[in-house]
Parts: sequence; C-alpha cells; structure tokens
Amino acid sequence: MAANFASIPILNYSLLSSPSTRPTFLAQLQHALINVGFLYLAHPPVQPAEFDRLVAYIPQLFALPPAQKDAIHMANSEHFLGYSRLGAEMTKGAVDQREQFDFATPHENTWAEGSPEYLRLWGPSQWPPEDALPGFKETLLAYLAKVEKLSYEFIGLVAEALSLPPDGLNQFYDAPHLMQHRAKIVKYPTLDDVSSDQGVGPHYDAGFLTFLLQASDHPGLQVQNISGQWIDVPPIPHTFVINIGKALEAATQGLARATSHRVLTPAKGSTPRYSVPFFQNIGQNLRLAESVVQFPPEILKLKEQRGELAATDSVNFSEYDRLPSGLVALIGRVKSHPDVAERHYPDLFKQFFPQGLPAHGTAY
Ligand SMILES: O=C(O)CCC(=O)C(=O)O
Ligand SMILES: [Fe+2]
Repeated sequence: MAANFASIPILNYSLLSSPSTRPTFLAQLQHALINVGFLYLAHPPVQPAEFDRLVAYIPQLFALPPAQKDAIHMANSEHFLGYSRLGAEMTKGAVDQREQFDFATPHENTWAEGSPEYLRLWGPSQWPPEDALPGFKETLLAYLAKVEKLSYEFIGLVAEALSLPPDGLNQFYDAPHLMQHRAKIVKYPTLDDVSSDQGVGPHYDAGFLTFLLQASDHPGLQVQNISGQWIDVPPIPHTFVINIGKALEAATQGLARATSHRVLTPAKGSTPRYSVPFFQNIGQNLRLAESVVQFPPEILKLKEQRGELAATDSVNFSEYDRLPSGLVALIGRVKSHPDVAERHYPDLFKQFFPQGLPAHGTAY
C-alpha cells in the first residue's frame, strides 16, 4: 500500500459486527494509523438522529446574547471550561478566527491543598441557563457519553490493529470514574466577518484519539500528507473524523502517526462552519517516557516503509514526555488561555508569561 496519501480512508464500523469482515476493518485501520493518521468512521455507534439533535442546537448556542456567553466565560473556570470569544487564540504566530465553548465529560474534582496543581485541571463544565437553551445540556451530555464509550472501544481496536492484545493500551487510562475527556463546540465565521483565512492554523492534537464531528456542510478541514501537501477532509454526514494525537503517537513508538491539520475560514457569502471535536485524554499521573509498550518487530518495520516525513507546516510540538501527562496538559492550557491562567494558576502564569498578559494565547 502506498505510504503517502491523497485522500482520507473511510472505514465502515459495521464491518466489525461479523467475524468474516472484522479482519478487513483491522487491516484498513492499521494502514490508516501508520500511514495517514486520519480516518473517517462511517456507520458509527452514534445514530444519525443523535448527531442531528446536537447539530441543531449549535447555531442557537452561538446566537445566545453576548452577556449570556460571557457569563460562562472560560476565565471563571480553573478547569479551563467555558466560552472563548472570537480570536482569543493564536497558532503559528497568527490569530485563529474561531469562537468556541469548551465542555467535558462529568468529573468531580477531588483536588486538595498539597496535591499536584495539575490535578485541579479536571472538573465540571459551565452550562448556559436551561431556559435559554432547553434540552441542550442533556443532549450534549448524552452525546459525550456515547463518544466516550466509543473512544474506549476504539483504543482496543487500535491495539489489535497494531498486533497488541485488545487491552494492550489500557494502561494509559485510570479507572473510568477518575478520567475526564474534553470537547469543544466551534464556530468559524465567514471571511465577511473576519480578517484572515486562518480558522485554526496548522497543529497536532496533543492527546490520544480525537473524534471530530463536522457539524455543517463546509470544506475547510485539511491534513498534511507525507510530502507536505494539504489534503481536503470534506464533511461526510453522520461520520466521525478520527485522528491521532501526539500522546498516542508517543505511546505507540511513532507507529500511529499524529498528522498536522488546519481549518480554512469559510468563503465570503458562505455561512459559518461548525464543528465538535472530542479529545480523549490519558491518566493525569502517567509519564509517557516511562510507559513504553513493546511491539512485535514485524509491526515496527512497517514504519520504515512509509518514508520520511517532509517538513510540515506545524510549528514544533514540545513533547515534555518526562512530566506527568496532567502537567503537560495544564501547561498547554496555560499557554492557550493566559487570561484563565493568570486568575487561577498565578505561579505557572508568571513562569510562562514573565512580561505579563499577552493579547492572545498560543499553544504551539
Ligand atoms: O474544527 C475542526 O474541524 C478541527 C478543529 C481542530 O483541529 C482542533 O480544534 O484541534
Ligand atoms: Fe486539531
């Protein structure tokens, strides 16, 4: 199979339901992990009606009055959960033209004075008032629960596709009730309303697996192939786009590729693009450098066949792989959202922003 790619493979989840087609799915998954780093999952265990129910709320969420959005501003939250106005973040030195809400799966924070500060990072979401958006909270929580379940199941398939036992990557999670996974609901306004075509600049995701719902019918998402070309990932209704984050790349000795991606702003005269990425986390106390998974040599050899990666447009990603993953995640949040850090993590804020508050955060 060619190591470079010109399109993103489409995997059909229903192949898993029969022992005769399951191996085909796993072979396609192996190719997608090693050579592409992105795939579509068609016919996933989230029903079209469940996607549609969430998607219908999204324009209403962004249409809430500014005062109601600001009432749940991320700066209120030591968990970096809540609303971020348009243009709050930068990637690769330029402002990202998007507005977003960060939500997460339910998590009760049990941090106590004296525990590592990064254990404060996970906790409850901030929600718009129920009467402003009736049923939204329940709809999003039901959706996140489904995607969370799929994310655990999928990591078992990743393990199998890389010749490990199905539980071969489970060591990267704590017990489910101790975990939290994050999601964002994102709006990319059109070029009529923003000043550049950088919806989000080229970047890698940091965690394990990302499950992206493209929630409107717009092109714009692109991924960078091995020779450095940008390949379109157009929306396919009722599918997920799944991609690999830097933590899973490290955990698999680079077998599963994290792939650089970006989003272009919708054209003038178009309508806003919406998306819902779900980012699967790993246990907060785990240090990736100390969690080496052993792979059979035959599978490691497949890395050699995919060829050298051309220079990508992503800026360097600092791995910090000797630190607890929760601290790595907290540092990422501090750099992306310095206003939140200044309020809730003053020591880390001073460490990363000795000159004071910048106009924008920048994770990469
Ligand atoms: O909006 C999208 O389609 C992708 C967003 C993304 O890559 C991210 O937020 O990490
Ligand atoms: Fe991303």
